Formats: sequence, C-alpha cells, structure tokens
Amino acid sequence: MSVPRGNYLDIQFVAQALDHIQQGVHVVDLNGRTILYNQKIREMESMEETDILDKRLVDVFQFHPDERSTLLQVLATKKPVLNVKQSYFNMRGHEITTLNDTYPITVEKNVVGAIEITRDVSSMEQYIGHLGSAPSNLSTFDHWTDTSPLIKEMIFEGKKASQTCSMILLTGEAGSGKERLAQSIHMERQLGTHAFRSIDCRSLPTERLQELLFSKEKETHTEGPSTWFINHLECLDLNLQKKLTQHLVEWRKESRMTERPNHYPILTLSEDPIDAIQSGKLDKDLYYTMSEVTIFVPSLRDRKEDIRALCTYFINHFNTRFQTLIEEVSDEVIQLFYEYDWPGNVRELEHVIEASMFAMDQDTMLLFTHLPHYFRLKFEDPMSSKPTLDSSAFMVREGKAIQALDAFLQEAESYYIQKALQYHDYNITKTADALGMSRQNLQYRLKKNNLIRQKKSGSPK
Ligand SMILES: Nc1ncnc2c1ncn2[C@@H]1O[C@H](COP(=O)(O)OP(=O)(O)OP(=O)(O)O)[C@@H](O)[C@H]1O
Repeated sequence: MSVPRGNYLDIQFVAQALDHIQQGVHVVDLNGRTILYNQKIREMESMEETDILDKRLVDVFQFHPDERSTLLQVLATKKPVLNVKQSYFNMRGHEITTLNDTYPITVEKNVVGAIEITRDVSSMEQYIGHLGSAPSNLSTFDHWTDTSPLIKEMIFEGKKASQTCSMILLTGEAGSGKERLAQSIHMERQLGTHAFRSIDCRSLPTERLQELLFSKEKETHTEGPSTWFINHLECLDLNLQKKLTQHLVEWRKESRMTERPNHYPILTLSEDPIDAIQSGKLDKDLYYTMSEVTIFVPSLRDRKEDIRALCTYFINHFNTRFQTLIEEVSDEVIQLFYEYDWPGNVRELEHVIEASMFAMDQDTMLLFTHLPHYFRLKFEDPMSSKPTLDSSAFMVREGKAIQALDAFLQEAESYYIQKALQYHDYNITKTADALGMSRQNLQYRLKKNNLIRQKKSGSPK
C-alpha cells in the first residue's frame, strides 16, 4: 500500500497492518483527502488505490444533495457518527450494504482528519430477509381490494385454506399477488407472532437454496411454527425438487400426527404446472405432492374491474411514503389502464403509479403527461391524432423484426438510460434528475439492465 504524505514510515506501517483486518478502513486528512484506504474497503467498493489516494472525496464520489458524506460531516462537526447504514452499488454493479462508524482523529486537541470503519453486512441483510418479516409488514385479507368476482373467489379460497394445516400451492403469473396472498394466509392462521420465511428460487444460487431449504431445518424445530413460503418452484434445480418432494411427504406424515405443525409450507409456481412439467422445469411428483390445496391468483388483465381501486390504494400508499397529496387518477388514464394488458400484473401497475407520482409537481390529478415515458409510448398520444408508435418511432425500424413488447420495453429503457448517462458524463445525480427519478431508482435500473457505471462509483462517503 502506498501512502502519499505525513510521517511516511508510521503511516505505511499502520496501513500494512490494516490490510489484514476484516473491516474496511478509510482515513482522510483535514482537507478531505484520502490518506489511507485499506484492502477490505478496496474490495467492497471495487476501487483501486490509484483511484482514490491523495484525492479529495468530493472529486471521487458523487453526492446527491440529500446525501451527506459521513467523513466530511465528522470533519465539520468534530463529533463521531455511529452505526450509519448505507446501501449502494459498487464499481462492479454489486449492491453493498454497510454499517459505518466514523470518528474524528485529534492530535493535541486539534482535529487533523477522520477515520471511517466499515462493516460489510450485505450477506447478513440477505440472510435476515430470508429469516422472516415482522408481522406489522405483512398483508392480511383486510388489505385486499375485492371488487372483481375472481378476487372475491380467491379470498374465499384463501380463508378456507387458512382453516386447515395443509400445505398450499399458489399458482399465478409473476407480480399477480401470490406472496401477498401467502402473507394473508399466514396472518389468518394466527401465526402473526411467528416467522414468515420467504425463499425465492428465482434469485438464489443452488448452493444457497440447498442450505436454506434443508440444512436450517433442525434449527426451526426449536423456534415454534412458521410459514415456509417457497416462491417460483419452477426455477428450483430438479435434484433439489426431488429432495424437497421427500421432505414434503415426510412433513405431511408428521403433520397428521399433530394439531399444530412446526412449519406450514406455502409453495408457488408462476407458470402453468402442466406446461412446466412438459417443458422439464417441474418434477411431476413434486407437483402431485404439493397440489392438494391449490389456489389460483388471477392476472390483472382478467380482473380489470380492480384497477380503479388498486390505483386509489397505491396513491394513498405513496402519498404516505412521499408526503404528497395526490388525489386521483384521471378518467382518461384509467381508460388507458383498462386497455392495457399488464404483463407484469399488479407489480407493474404499482411501478407505473410510483413513477408517475415522482413526475408530479403541484398537481393533484394524475394525467397522461405524468405517466412514465416508456409507458406513454405504448399508446397513441390522446392529445394528438398521430400515433406515437409509428414506423419512425424509437427503435421500430424497417427491416427490424418486431419483438415481444416486454423485450422492446427493456431495450428502450436500457438505451434511453445509456444515452442520458452519456449526455450527463455518467453523473448519476444529474442523470437521475433529468430522468425525473430518484438516484436509488436509477441505480436500481442500472443494475436491472446490467449497465455498470463507466466512471467513478462508490458509496456516498
Ligand atoms: N391486491 C393488491 N393490492 C395491493 N397491492 C398488491 C395487490 N396484489 C399485489 N400487490 C402488490 O404487487 C406487488 C407484487 O405482489 P406479490 O409480490 O405478492 O406478487 P407475486 O405473484 O408473489 O410476484 P412474483 O411471482 O414476482 O414473486 C407487491 O408490491 C404487492 O404488494
């Protein structure tokens, strides 16, 4: 490790020692220039020493007006700042969550710099995510808007299943509300003071799934009843599906001998089970074992009567979160929502409302112009007689094959964000402002579209 200034031998000695510890250490001098940046923090932030040593923090990291550098804050206030949790994307696009303690460094009562000690808690955060949610965050049947007959029927089935100890299979497209239904069943079964464990086979590597599904089992026997929500089984490795089948058969035998089982499996499939078996994604035995009680969660396109009530629900929800006073969605927008097919289901509607509310200033009614640009592209502009998506429109070119709408939208989003980033010289804050979204929202989209930053990146120090 090279150290640029100060008592060279002393600092080099300390710096080398600090390269062997498991916490990240970042030291700046009185001018906010980095004089020590140990091995661990370099790994976490995916930065090289040359990127940062002897440079001012403000020249290396981009700060949003709402974010404060804890190191600079400590230099200014001369007081420690402890236990600050930060989540950010490092240079490789990996999401990192850290806990930081930052202290002033004083020599003869004068502050000469600041030191930040950082613990990487990303894997702990993910693990806690799997351990269970607090009951206050879980949905209950009272939270459902039950306008359509299909949802009324689903709620009826869900409540009926809650009266039993059976394992339950929920089927329905992604984003339709399967997890929400599983939480409602958990609460209806009076398990609110116990854990709701969510395991998503879509997003975890096989080794981790193996560990979560099988090795943790002994521990849970001592912890009281819990719901095991195993999501997207069609994405689980076939060998693990076979192993899970054996476990579920065992579970069923044991549960018949007791009034209150130790855990209650709720499993999901987001594809048609028969198609999934035919395409080799789903083990037939697993399906027959778990499908004793099956509830179908309807897609939004099949229950458009619910759209207005869902819009009201999301507006109230985001009003509370963003401290806004939006009142309603215009009839014209509701009409477009009725015409649209909603491949991403309720989740997509939620995102459209959230993005639109970001774009609203003093208005209280959500209008066509507030809808996100990509979403408006799907429709003719009602203010104009010319269709927006004609042969000269964005990325629809002669000779280019028409692609599925989802793929087109993904490409459009990716392309547009890339252009905006280039235009703003890869400055995240400016790009996010220009796109009318939060910095976190832009970072999420960079990750989703695999657009790793080309320029300096790192934590909001
Ligand atoms: N009836 C509803 N009222 C309000 N919000 C809803 C409703 N249904 C779903 N949502 C919201 O939509 C989003 C997706 O729901 P959920 O995660 O339950 O779907 P899912 O079918 O489990 O999705 P996936 O298959 O992708 O895991 C969540 O944010 C959820 O809160």
